[in-house]
Amino acid sequence: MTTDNQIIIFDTTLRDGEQSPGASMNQPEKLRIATQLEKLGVNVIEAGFPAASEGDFEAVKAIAETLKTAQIAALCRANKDDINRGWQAVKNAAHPRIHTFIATSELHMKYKLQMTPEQVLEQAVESVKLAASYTDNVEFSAEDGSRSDPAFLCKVFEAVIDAGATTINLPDTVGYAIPEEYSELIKHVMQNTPNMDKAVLSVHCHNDLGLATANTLAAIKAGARQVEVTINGIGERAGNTSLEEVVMSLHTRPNFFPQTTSIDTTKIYPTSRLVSMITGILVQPNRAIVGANAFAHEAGIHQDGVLKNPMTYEIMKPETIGLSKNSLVLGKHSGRHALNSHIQEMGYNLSKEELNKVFEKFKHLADKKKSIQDEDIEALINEGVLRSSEVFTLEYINVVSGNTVFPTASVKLNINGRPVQGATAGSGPIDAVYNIISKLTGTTSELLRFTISALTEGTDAQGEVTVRLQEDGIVALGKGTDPDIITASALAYINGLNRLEYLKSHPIVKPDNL
Ligand SMILES: CC(=O)SCCNC(=O)CCNC(=O)[C@H](O)C(C)(C)COP(=O)(O)OP(=O)(O)OC[C@H]1O[C@@H](n2cnc3c(N)ncnc32)[C@H](O)[C@@H]1OP(=O)(O)O
Ligand SMILES: CC(C)C(=O)C(=O)O
Repeated sequence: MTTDNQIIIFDTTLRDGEQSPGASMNQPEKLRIATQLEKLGVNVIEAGFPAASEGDFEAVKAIAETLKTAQIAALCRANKDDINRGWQAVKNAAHPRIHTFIATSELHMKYKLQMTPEQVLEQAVESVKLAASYTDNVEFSAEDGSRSDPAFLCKVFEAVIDAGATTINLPDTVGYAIPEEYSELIKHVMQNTPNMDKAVLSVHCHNDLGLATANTLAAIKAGARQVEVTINGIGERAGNTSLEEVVMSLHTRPNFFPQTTSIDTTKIYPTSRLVSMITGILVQPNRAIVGANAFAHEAGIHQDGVLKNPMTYEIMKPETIGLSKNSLVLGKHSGRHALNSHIQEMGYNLSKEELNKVFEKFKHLADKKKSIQDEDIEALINEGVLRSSEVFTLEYINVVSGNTVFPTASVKLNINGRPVQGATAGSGPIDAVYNIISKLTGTTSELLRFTISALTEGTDAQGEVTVRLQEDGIVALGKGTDPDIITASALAYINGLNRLEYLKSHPIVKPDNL
C-alpha cells in the first residue's frame, strides 16, 4: 500500500522493456526478474501482454501465481478477447490488475484504429466495464495521450472513471512531449476531469528525445501519483523512463520533491545487472546511476576533490544504489551450504539438482578466479538454471591460435540431447569458433554486433560477451560469461542461437525487430 505522499512505482520492464528489439525472455527469466522487482519494492509489475502469445500468457500466469506483495498487471487492448485472456492470466495473483488501453490521438484513431472518436470512447468504456466486472483494480491508458486533443482526453477519462477505472494513465507514447508542455497537460487533465479525485493519475514516457525522465519528473511535480518505468530504461525504440533515474532523483533532491517511493535503493544496481544479464542489453558506461562510469573519477582535480570529500563530485553514495566494491563472499573452499545460503540471499530458491549444477560450475570458476562476486554467481545461475531447457549447449571447446598458426577451433555441442562435434578454421579464433558452431547447428544467422567487456574487476575477471544475431528477419541477443574470453564468445553465440530458436517458436513480429 502506498500513502498519498508516495509515488506508485509501476515497472514495465517485462512488458514495454521486452518490446526492445531482441530482448525477449523465457519464462524462468521473467519470473526471476519479477521476483527481483518485488524485492526492489516495486508496487505494480506489468508482467506482460497475455494475448500476444501462449508464452507471454504462461509467463504472466506464473508470475501472478508466485509473487506475494506486488500488484501484477496484464496489458490488454480495449477488446473483449484481450481482457478475458488478461484476466485468466492474472486472476490468481494476490493483487491482480487489468490494464487496458486504446489510442485517443486523431492520428492514431483515424489511421491506425480507423475509428471515430465516438467509437473509441464507447470501446474504452465497454472495455473498462468488462475489466471492472473482474476486478476493482483497473487501469486505463489513453495511448498517444500527449498528442491527443485535451478536451477529448478529459471526456474519455471522465467516462472510463465512471465505468470503473481506478488508475488513469496519460502516456507520451512517442516521446514527443517537452517537460513544460507535459506538465501543463497533466494539470489541465486534473482540473478538467470532474471525477479525477476517484482515480490515480499515472504517466508513461518514452525517450525518443531523451526527455523521458525529465517529463516524468515534471509530471510528478504537476501532481501525477503513479510513474511507469523500466530498469535501465529499456523499452520500445529509444526506451522508457528509467526506474533508477526517477527514484534517485526523488531520493537525492528531497527539498525539491517531497514525495517518496517504496523502493529499496540498495537493490537498484543488482537489479540493473540482472536485467542486463538476462536481456543481453548492455548498460552504456556513461548511463546515469547504473553505468560503469557513474561513480568513476578520471580527472585529477576531481580525484583530488573526491579523496578530500566524496561529496565534492558525487551527489549520491555508491552504497545507496547497492554498489559495493568489496563484495567478495565466496571462494574455492566454500561448500554447498554457504553457496546455497548466499544464493537464497540473492533471491533464488534452487532445487537440489539445480544447486548441484550451479555448485559444479562454481567450483570450476573458483579454480580459475580468486574472488567470486554476486555478478559471477548470477551469471552461473543464468547459464546453468534459467537457460537449462535450451536446444544447443556447449560441451567442449578447444582453440589453437597465435601469430604463427592458422586459427582452428574444435567444438563439441549437444543438440537436443544429441552430441555433435567438428573442427574448422577461421580468420581469428572467434571466427573459427563461430564457423564451426554455425556448421554444427545448421544455422545461418548473421552476426550484427559483437561486444566484449569484463564482468568484474581484475585480470582474472570473467569476460562478458554480447552478440546480436539476425536470422529470417528475427533479431536476438546472446550473452556468455567465462574467464576465458573465447569460451565466453562461444557461449554468447550459442545463447543467441537458442534465443533465435525460442523466438521462432514464440513469434512476436514487430517492425522494429527487423
Ligand atoms: C504503445 C504500446 O506499446 S502498445 C503495446 C504493444 N505491444 C504489442 O503489440 C504486443 C505484441 N503484439 C502482438 O503479439 C500482436 O500485435 C497481437 C497478438 C496483440 C495482435 O495481433 P493481430 O491480431 O495479428 O493484429 P495486428 O497486430 O496486426 O494489428 C493490431 C490490431 O489491433 C487493433 N488495435 C490496436 N490497438 C488497439 C487497442 N488498444 N484496442 C483495440 N484494438 C486495437 C488495430 O487496429 C488492429 O486491428 P485490425 O486487425 O482490425 O486492423
Ligand atoms: C500501452 C501504453 C501504456 C504504452 O505502452 C504507451 O503508450 O507507450
